[in-house]
Amino acid sequence: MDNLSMLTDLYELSMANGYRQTIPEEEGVFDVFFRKVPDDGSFVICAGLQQVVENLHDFHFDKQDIDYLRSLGLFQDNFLDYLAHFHFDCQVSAIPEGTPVFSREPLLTIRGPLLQAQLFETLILNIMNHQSLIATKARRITYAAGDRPVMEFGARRAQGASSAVYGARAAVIGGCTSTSNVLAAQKFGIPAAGTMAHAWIEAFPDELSAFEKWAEVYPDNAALLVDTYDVLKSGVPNAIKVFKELKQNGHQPVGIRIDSGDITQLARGARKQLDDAGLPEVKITASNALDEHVVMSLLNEGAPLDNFGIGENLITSASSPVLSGVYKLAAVSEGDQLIPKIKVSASREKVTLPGLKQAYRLYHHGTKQAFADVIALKDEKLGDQLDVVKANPLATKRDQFIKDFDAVPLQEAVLDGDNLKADLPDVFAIQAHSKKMLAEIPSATKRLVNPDEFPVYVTHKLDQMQEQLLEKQGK
Ligand SMILES: Nc1ncnc2c1ncn2[C@@H]1O[C@H](COP(=O)(O)OP(=O)(O)OP(=O)(O)O)[C@@H](O)[C@H]1O
Ligand SMILES: O=P(O)(O)OC[C@H]1O[C@H](OP(=O)(O)OP(=O)(O)O)[C@H](O)[C@@H]1O
Ligand SMILES: O=C(O)c1cccnc1
Repeated sequence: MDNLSMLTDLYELSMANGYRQTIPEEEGVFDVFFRKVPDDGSFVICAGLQQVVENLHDFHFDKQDIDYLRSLGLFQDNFLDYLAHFHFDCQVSAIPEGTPVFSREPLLTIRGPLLQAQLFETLILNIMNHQSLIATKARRITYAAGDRPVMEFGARRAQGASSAVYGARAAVIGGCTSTSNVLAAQKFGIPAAGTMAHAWIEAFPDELSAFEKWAEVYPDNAALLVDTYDVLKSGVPNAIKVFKELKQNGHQPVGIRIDSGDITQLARGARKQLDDAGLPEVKITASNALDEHVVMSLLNEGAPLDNFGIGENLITSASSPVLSGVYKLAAVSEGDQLIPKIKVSASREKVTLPGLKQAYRLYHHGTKQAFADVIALKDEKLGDQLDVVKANPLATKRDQFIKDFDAVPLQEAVLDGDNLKADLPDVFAIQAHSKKMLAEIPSATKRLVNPDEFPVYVTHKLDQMQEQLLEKQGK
């Protein structure tokens, strides 16, 4: 990735320069969290941590950056000098990528010199909001697809190159098995996959010779696009001729792809022809503006599909294209002490959670069945029994008493200055972690339509701290 240190909103630099002139020694704690889940889902799959870490680790300003910033005429020399000799001095802890996470939970917490931590807001949110959005969409789509592989096909429709590449990474975190995007495949060790476009078929005098030529070049990778002219009258019959020939020559035909029309009816007809021709092993791939709802609908109709290729609706999260994760100040230092802070808001929902915190997943004692999360102050001991309050201030019956649970902390230390404190697993290890964590939350939470809410609580201590700070502000 290019050096993205300049990818920031001007006000971050303005504030950082201001801190340098006024409270240069102050430390701050910021949390990343979101309030609303895309597509009315009940959770987000968090993603992007690796790129956050890489960028923070390599945070620096080149001479041309400093010259440009100087040219704005806004910043004092001592601040520009600070940036020119920037040394990352913060501590970062975060919830591992792939974890299903819920509204208000601190996905990432950064603690360090206020003027540094402030500077990272835009970049951290840019990375985490994008990748978490696409991983969340991919989870919905792969959930609908069940155990059928989903290939990510979106590079041509992604909003720019970086969204295509990092979107493909996020798609795998959310459960996709491969990508057609060669750069993403190379960069992240994702299997590169693909078939052919209609152009190949049109380039030859007829469909049969197009298929034959493909099979000559790729005898062991013949996945044929059968909908250029007529799926059932020409595409599939021609594919069958070529597959039979391939088999006679000792090769294994791969499959067909249907990219238009009523996919269920066409797949049924194609499956029958393939089976009747003694080719039950030939797989059927569907594509064409698919999303989780179309996939679900096709499978509910009993469409005999083996896998899916999905582009635009996945790579842009078209039905819900924004994850509004935020980066909020939770505490500042005063000498050796951390002073908790809140953002007061007219909307009770938007009042932030103060202090240095940890989120825990609560499991029924001795099981792997998670039933709630609780956000606590970091130095709080949870004990065997918990008096908690719903994190959503608008919830009715907010108080709850919880016992017989095992609590597992969600955030782990990731960076301490130059030191990397956690493993940064590859995308498929992240995908495996995600599947494991998904298996632990209730199925009603995972359905696509009107999912059950997974309860998120805050401890009484944290709730009281928030109340006291609100009172202090006269609220
Ligand atoms: N059986 C089905 N049930 C629900 N949706 C389907 C079914 N078959 C296809 N679809 C979806 O319906 C939409 C049809 O889109 P559209 O009308 O643009 O396709 P098309 O005209 O068949 O294809 P093209 O324009 O690419 O030739 C696509 O999103 C497709 O995935
Ligand atoms: O529909 P998506 O989920 O984005 O999947 C990728 C699409 O990209 C290709 O289409 P192409 O670019 O040739 O355009 P088309 O929509 O006209 O087929 C392919 O044939 C799929 O239809
Ligand atoms: O390989 C494919 O079939 C493919 C790749 C990108 C977009 N549509 C299809």
